[in-house]
Amino acid sequence: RTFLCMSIFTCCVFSAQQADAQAQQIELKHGSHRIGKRTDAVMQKWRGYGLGQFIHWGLYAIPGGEWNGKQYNGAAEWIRSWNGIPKSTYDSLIYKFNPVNFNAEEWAVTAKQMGARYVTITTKHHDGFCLWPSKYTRYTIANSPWKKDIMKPLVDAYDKQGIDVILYFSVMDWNHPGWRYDIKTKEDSIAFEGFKQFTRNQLLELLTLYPTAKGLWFDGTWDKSWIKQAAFADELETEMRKFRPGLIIGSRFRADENGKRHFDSNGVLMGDYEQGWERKIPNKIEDVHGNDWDCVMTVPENQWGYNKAWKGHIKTRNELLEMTAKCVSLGGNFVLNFGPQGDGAIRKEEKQLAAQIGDWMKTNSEAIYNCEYAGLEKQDWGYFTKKTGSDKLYMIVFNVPVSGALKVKLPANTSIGKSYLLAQPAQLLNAEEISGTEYFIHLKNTAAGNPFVVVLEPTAKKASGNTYDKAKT
Ligand SMILES: C[C@@H]1O/C(=N\OC(=O)Nc2ccccc2)[C@@H](O)[C@H](O)[C@@H]1O
Repeated sequence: RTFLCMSIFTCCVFSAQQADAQAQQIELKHGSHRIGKRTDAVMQKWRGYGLGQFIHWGLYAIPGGEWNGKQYNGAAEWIRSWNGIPKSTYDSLIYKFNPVNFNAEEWAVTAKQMGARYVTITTKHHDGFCLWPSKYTRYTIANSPWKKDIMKPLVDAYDKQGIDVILYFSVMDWNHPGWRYDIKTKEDSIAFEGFKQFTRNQLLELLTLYPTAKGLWFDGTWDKSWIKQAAFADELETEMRKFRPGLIIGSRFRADENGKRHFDSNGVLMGDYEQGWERKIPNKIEDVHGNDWDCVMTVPENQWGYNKAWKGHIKTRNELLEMTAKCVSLGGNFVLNFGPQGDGAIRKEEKQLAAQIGDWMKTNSEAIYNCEYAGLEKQDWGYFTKKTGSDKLYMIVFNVPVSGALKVKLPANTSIGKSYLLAQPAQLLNAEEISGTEYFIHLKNTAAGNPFVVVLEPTAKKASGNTYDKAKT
């Protein structure tokens, strides 16, 4: 009887909570479209990219974080906002943009060698300078000494390397007379209406000119002026998706009618994936709420555009590999930023990193590409990934224990069929069962100088039936 009362009580509590949660769901006209995790081919491919490249390039690469010998201590691509350089002086950098060492092929080959499978490229950053010959403003590459479209050769070069292109677009546009941080007056409202049409025109122009682009990466959408455009942005997102079926748009594009961004007022993800992981990585699977996501990361602490003085901590290859492994182990992708110089060349430190990462990926990319969260308890030695559509498990090892034994905890009905180093598949490793669900994978060589991958091929485990190991507490 007690059990029955308890279960009735539990059901009442549960349904009350459920009802309460339902009750808290508010009616939204411009919230998430709640399509859930996309299962179409374009998004499934995106989900499995693993590693990407970000490119921040534009007029800001000319000063490179410095003006008249003085260093700007913010992010180099924000130098126009610094009072150390007059706005008009910055804006006239358009007449100096002549990247004689720009070589789209070289950029794409560098990304290919790194093992990047997608690239996000700035078409227009906050300063409003367009790397394509937009017909909706004069502030474009067409009116620079370079004259020629930059985006077309880049899209073609990356497509040729089999690297999918995502177009970065900053809604905030410091150059456009209609841009406003907030809408306070009638004049603001009239000016911003013109700005909204300009934005729509440029986005449809980009989708028309570069039809192979798989997505749009929106930025500069945090100010009140844009947050107040829930209806317009919602309609524009729908229009772009209709214009380019399969287009990938993240959670940073629009706010709901209550001004909620990334997640609407009911806590539901906006767009196709979470775009909030900028220079930060989730720590546990609960942090990603079952959504698709990627992390975009700078090599220095916070420089996206080229900065002459790479100050502070510059991330090493092993740090970046560990970030990549951690992202994939939690079901996301890792996107590493490159900030090419004003002359169009990629700086040597970035070229070196791309080659070092690529060198590791050559042997180990099987543990990164088309892999997902393995659902296993995190261990100190590193990160688990699981091949999508298969039971194959990968252990990406960064910290070899002094015992040389890598602990693995599996579900009760699973044991280890075989385990081996990805780099030496013929050499089987000894998997010792230390309890019903725990194993030690014994490494033969514990003097690893580089991160490495152990492959686990799990098999079903017949239930042993005995309970000797169940502690009587
Ligand atoms: C990828 C980066 O994206 C940005 N900003 O991202 C943000 O998320 N900014 C932000 C975050 C929280 C509050 C306000 C702005 C840009 O400002 C930056 O230059 C770079 O392009």
